[in-house]
Amino acid sequence: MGESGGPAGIPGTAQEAQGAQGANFGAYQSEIYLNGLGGQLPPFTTDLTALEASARERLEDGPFWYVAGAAGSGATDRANREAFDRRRIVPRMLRDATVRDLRTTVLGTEMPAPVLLAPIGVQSIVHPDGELATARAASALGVPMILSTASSHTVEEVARASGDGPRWYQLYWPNEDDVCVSILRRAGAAGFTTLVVTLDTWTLAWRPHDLDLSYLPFIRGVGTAIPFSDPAFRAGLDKSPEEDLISAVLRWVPMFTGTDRSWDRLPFLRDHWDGPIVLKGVQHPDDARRAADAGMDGIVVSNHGGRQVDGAVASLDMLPEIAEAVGDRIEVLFDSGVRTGADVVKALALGARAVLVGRPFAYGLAHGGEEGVRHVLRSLLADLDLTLGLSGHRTPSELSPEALRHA
Ligand SMILES: Cc1cc2nc3c(=O)[nH]c(=O)nc-3n(C[C@H](O)[C@H](O)[C@H](O)COP(=O)(O)O)c2cc1C
Ligand SMILES: O=C(O)C(=O)c1ccccc1
Repeated sequence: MGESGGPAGIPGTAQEAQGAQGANFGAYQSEIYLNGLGGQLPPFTTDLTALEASARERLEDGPFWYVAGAAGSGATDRANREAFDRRRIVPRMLRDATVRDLRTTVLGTEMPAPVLLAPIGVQSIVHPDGELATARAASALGVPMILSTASSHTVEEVARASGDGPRWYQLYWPNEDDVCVSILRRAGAAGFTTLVVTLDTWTLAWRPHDLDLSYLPFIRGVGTAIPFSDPAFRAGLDKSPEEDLISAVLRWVPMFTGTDRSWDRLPFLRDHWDGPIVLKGVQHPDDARRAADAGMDGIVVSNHGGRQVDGAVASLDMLPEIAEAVGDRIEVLFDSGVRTGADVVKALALGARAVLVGRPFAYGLAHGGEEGVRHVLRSLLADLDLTLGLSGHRTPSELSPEALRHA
């Protein structure tokens, strides 16, 4: 694994020593300075909190609001950020954190840092290469990408683009069992190992930006993907999605907005998936306990980036209670609002084993396809590496709530 696409290590620095261990993310900072001396600037900003504003200038209204938008008034989207801002890191000195090791293993997947790419549907909306570009960028760094059911490219194409990188698959759980089984079988056959089942989006929420533009993401580029390319799904259509897209959409939407899902149905997924299963969208400690009781392997503490229940609690505010509730019975991942290295440090300190990052990489994709995603990932990992070290920690496992204070 390690620093594909990056410098071999800047001579004479701690990063060079670290290169031997395979992390070496801080070297991206040195690379940027050195390239700058040669007149070459980074492809776009290294400030990931500024990407939304620059994406606004690059994308049409529909695509921009599809990514940037949130449910209702945007209260929960804002709350996610405010929850990070309310917590501050307390740096510790003279603890020899000059050489860091960010590597971790989550459910058997080795990763160079505790960061994954969140599942984002229909990525061709922001760049024609869509999920293929994201898969290539993630694979170059060894960072797991979680492929959405609503991908604009087929699971087989994305698998090929991932090369030898890790493969995680996100399921929107269709309420027709034969379609569900067919999708799972196909993802498994394509080499996906870990299943992430999203629970919080069994229907799309009230999203005024998309509504005002009549922008329904499903019909903007899922034509060739699962489920539209799935034999069991197509078997239920009179005409193929290529001939009659609207009818295909009208079959798909109610299929994943059905009501036939409950905790009792989790064994069905277990029966049809040969690997770890993670439930995404957990916000209450009781649901987290239930996931553990049901024999699930992990959860993602997430409110879908504030895109589902407007007025819902900030995801970060629920993390400590949930981590406490499940202890080490299951792996606890986190998302919603992660933008910087400091945010990752805060989420890890509050009990997450790793975080998922969503919109920032979608903006990277919009800015520059594969290279754009790679730049966003390298920036985030370098920032994380430096922030972890400068606050006095050598590894993510050294973090605990004691590293933080309330603002
Ligand atoms: C444009 C967009 C599309 C998304 N599509 C999916 C999806 O297909 N499946 C899923 O589980 N989550 C989806 N999500 C939610 C993300 O996986 C993740 O929970 C969220 O983006 C995290 O918040 P952040 O964007 O603030 O990092 C989507 C999010 C965005 C912004
Ligand atoms: O927009 C979303 O948040 C999302 O989850 C989704 C679901 C289906 C298609 C595209 C995106």
